[in-house]
Amino acid sequence: MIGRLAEVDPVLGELEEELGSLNSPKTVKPCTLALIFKQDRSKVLLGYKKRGFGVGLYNGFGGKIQHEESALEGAKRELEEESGLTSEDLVKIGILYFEFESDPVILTAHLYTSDRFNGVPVETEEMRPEWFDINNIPFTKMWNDDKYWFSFAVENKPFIARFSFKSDLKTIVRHNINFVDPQLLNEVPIWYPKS
Ligand SMILES: Nc1ncnc2c1[nH]c(=O)n2[C@H]1C[C@H](O)[C@@H](COP(=O)(O)OP(=O)(O)OP(=O)(O)O)O1
Repeated sequence: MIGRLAEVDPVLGELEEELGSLNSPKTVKPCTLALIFKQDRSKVLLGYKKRGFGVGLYNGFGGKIQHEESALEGAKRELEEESGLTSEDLVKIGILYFEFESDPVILTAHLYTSDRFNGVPVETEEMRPEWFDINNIPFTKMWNDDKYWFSFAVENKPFIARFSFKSDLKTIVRHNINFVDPQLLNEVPIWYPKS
């Protein structure tokens, strides 16, 4: 639903306008990100990225949402492809917008968490899964935005955030985090029609 982000915060409203405006070069690349916890939430499963964008960093499991998929369907598929785990209990907890200097593509990560899953984590061509104690998250080996929002995902506090990176993919020049009603997370569109 276009216009909803502007109601949350003008900084998010600007982004929504840019994504919907015919005159703006900005486009969205919708992705998913899933964090899997042990049932007592004492540990989280992260994957060491072995290739591609974000190589060498620990991350949740996810990737591009395909055109025919919902965000939830994409999150389930990517989780299984990258970790070998399945989960029927993914809960949407956030939306993260990532902008990179001189890049018109805005990555949107639809963030899910679950502490119920099936299977045993397996190493894939792309990711090497590893459990981390919740009090010992390897933030220095993760994307620099993660330390700003990770605890909200752990504590189940729904949020929408926007991060602007320099082209070095490390320096965050601007960031903005808003706690939201969980229902809003499902109302924000995955694709923004140019109008
Ligand atoms: N925390 C954080 N900050 C900034 N950018 C990201 C993150 N986590 C992320 O996953 N990302 C970015 C990096 C990627 O563009 C996407 C997801 O990456 P990847 O798993 O390689 O997926 P894609 O290559 O885009 O798609 P698939 O090929 O896996 O479908 O989000």
